[in-house]
Amino acid sequence: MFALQARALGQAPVLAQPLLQLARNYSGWATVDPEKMSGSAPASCRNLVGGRWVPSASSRQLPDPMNGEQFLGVPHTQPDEIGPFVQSLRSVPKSGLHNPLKEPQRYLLYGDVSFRVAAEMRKPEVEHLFARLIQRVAPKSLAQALGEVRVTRKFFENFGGDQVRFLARGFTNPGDHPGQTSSGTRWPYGPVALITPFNFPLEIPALQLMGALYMGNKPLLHVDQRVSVVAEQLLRLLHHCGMPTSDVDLLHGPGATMGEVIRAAEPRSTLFTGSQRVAERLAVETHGKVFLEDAGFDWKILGPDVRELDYVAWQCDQDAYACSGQKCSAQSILFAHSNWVSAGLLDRLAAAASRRRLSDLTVGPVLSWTTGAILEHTKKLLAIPGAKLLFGGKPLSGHSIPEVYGAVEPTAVFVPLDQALKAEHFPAVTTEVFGPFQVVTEWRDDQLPLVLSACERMSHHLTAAVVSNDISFVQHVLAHTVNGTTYAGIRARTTGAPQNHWFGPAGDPRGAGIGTPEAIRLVWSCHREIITDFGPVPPAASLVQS
Ligand SMILES: NC(=O)c1ccc[n+]([C@@H]2O[C@H](COP(=O)([O-])OP(=O)(O)OC[C@H]3O[C@@H](n4cnc5c(N)ncnc54)[C@H](O)[C@@H]3O)[C@@H](O)[C@H]2O)c1
Repeated sequence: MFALQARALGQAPVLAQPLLQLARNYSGWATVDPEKMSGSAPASCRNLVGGRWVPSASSRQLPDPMNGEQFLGVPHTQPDEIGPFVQSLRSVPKSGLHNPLKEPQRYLLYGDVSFRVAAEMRKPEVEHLFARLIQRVAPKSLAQALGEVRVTRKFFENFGGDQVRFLARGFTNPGDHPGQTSSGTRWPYGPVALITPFNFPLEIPALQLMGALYMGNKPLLHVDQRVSVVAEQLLRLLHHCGMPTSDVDLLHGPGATMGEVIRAAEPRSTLFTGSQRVAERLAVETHGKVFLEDAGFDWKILGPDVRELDYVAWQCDQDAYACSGQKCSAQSILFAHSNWVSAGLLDRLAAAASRRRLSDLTVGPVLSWTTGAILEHTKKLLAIPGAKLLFGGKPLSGHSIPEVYGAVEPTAVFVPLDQALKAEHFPAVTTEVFGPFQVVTEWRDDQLPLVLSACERMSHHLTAAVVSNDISFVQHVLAHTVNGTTYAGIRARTTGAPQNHWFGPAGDPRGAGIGTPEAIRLVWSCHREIITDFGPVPPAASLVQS
């Protein structure tokens, strides 16, 4: 924590001795040291294609999100350099690298690789490496960064041993006559693409990448250039743990270059996690061969039954502002029943938000919205009749976060429900601000239909929370809404994408999932029915034409 405080103040990091020792012992596979990356000693990355680590013609020097120093050089791969990536994908058969009938031993190989990766990640120095590397490129509190590493480790633990083989489990049905059987199998797509954003630099690439590999595909991985150093270290760890080096390609660089590879190589399927804008573009460019995890405008409804006030206020603060609101599952709008408002929920929420500090990264840089853009959006919402600033609405002070990134206090704008629903206000009220920002509104007993109509009119349905222990209320809300990951009960939250439950949107046939066996099977394999019919054949005299 001491090191974090020093960095937040723009000083050279000073480490407590035990952490220093941990950070120097990365078993030989890591090529960056998150404690040392700095303007005077920048880290660097390489592309991976056809089993070889290679540079690109030019590199992009990225600013440290905490102080603007150019601390990381990343291949700035251009469209005229994509040939090897295209060729690598094109060389993969549609039947994949393995399938239930081809090289089934590779299912076991990946069970073994997963077991070893999990064991490595359990080592304190490896956990520390990934947590600190995440913090350096996508600043978040140590607890949040460690949480990301631990979810990833547990995912690998879940798929050790025979669990990869079991992912490809099929079924059989008896046929119509002797010798005939039909069997449903999970088949790979073969060459696939995987594109992930900046906010979970380890967890999202790791969980989706492994799903792709487990099911027999060869993925080309592209992660947002600002954080792709983390995925590169993951791949180096996977190689160390026995993954064949040619099983995955990694393309660092601008998203547009990845778009060019997809156009030229035509992967059989693409999993995209990121903004709605790029998602819709890829859907058109791939002729629909995509699975999408895109924008999250996530709602929480506080029901009429007030209880556990402190806990619910704490959870509201966590959901809206942890990771500086840069979770796709972050609480974007809070529908608070007036009983909660009368009980003082909003004051407690304000008090919790006010305890967030840059020094421990409980609030920090915003990577995809500038300060100006967030404050402009705040102003726009405050112009709605009856709207008011509950707290925040100011830039962070006393920092050296570069201007390309945002730095604002945790912010909440209250908008009256009837105004929020008006056609002229609804699009602005339901715009996803990927930062420490939320809209709050209040509803009375007779206004539940209005709340549900707001949920119905939203365009994306990722996460949601129904905070109530009133079973009738909860069932009514659940029955009339669709969000893919919905928490219900007094402890309901909007955030939480662990390895033990499905996470993904609903209400869109392109919607993907992440993490669980069901998500992996859905996204990374298709159904193939094989009907075996070996005879005996009936006598010729019995054959009738029809
Ligand atoms: N639904 C989910 O599970 C989930 C998870 C995390 C983030 N998100 C969403 O991601 C968004 C935040 O990320 P962002 O705004 O940085 O996303 P973004 O769409 O700008 O970038 C995401 C990825 O797409 C790549 N990319 C950009 N243009 C491309 C192109 N033309 N072709 C191919 N790839 C391209 C980028 O390099 C990056 O790797 C938010 O909307 C958030 O809700 C969703």
